[in-house]
Amino acid sequence: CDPNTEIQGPDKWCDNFPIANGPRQSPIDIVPGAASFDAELKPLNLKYDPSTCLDILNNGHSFQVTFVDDSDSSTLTDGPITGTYRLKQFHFHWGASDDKGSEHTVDGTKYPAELHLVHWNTKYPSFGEAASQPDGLAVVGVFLQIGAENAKLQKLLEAFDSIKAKGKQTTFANFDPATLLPGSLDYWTYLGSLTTPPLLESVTWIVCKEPISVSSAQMAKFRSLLFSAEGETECCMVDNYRPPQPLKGRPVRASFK
Ligand SMILES: O=S(=O)(O)/C=C/c1cc(Br)ccc1O
Ligand SMILES: [Zn+2]
Repeated sequence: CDPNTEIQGPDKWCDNFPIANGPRQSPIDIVPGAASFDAELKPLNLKYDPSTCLDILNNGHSFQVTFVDDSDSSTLTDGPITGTYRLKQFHFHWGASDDKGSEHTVDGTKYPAELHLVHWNTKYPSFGEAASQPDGLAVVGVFLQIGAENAKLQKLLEAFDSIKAKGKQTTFANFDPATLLPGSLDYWTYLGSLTTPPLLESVTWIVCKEPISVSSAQMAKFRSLLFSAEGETECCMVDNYRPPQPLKGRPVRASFK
């Protein structure tokens, strides 16, 4: 079951979402040599409250952990943004094999997976409202590279049996997403979009330079999830990444030298 034929793959999104060919689409290939160090960029200030963790869901194109976002309990401030952005959810993108899977690439290098922590600007009343504004969202991206088993991922992987099929959801409490962040929060930043339909051009992307580790065995667990719902022909959830999109003249800034 090839998801790029069975379901609307990235090449066909422009049919229903013409913004797919817009001026600030994501992901992109990050070329460190072409990024400009900006001394005015502040360090990221991520303050997450594990008690705001709500549930884990297979939404048919990834699995996501959703957070209570009715107060400033889990927030992103500073970095390239102004104001306060609230954590809404995090999810991952990965490949069918360890040689691909990330959405952003670095000098053309693909990582086996990429974590996205999705935040929305509290100057707007809700995620939905924010998602339609040019400064509405801020997504922190973290690359995963094959190495030692990452114990911080285990709690997520243990929940997979309960969310194997599309639409399955289960309670998921007291998870601290800060445990998934790399030691260094050096980052690249640029203006882009959601990487899945509706591809809205409302995201300030913040991509960490340092990856976190994941073992090959743990990646195999990611690939045991299904795009398909119960009762449908089983279709493994793999290659749920959009390839890099044209930069179209956008500057990419680095928070580090
Ligand atoms: O892969 S991302 O660009 O982080 C997509 C994020 C995203 C988050 C929500 Br919440 C809803 C739709 C979306 O497409
Ligand atoms: Zn994503």
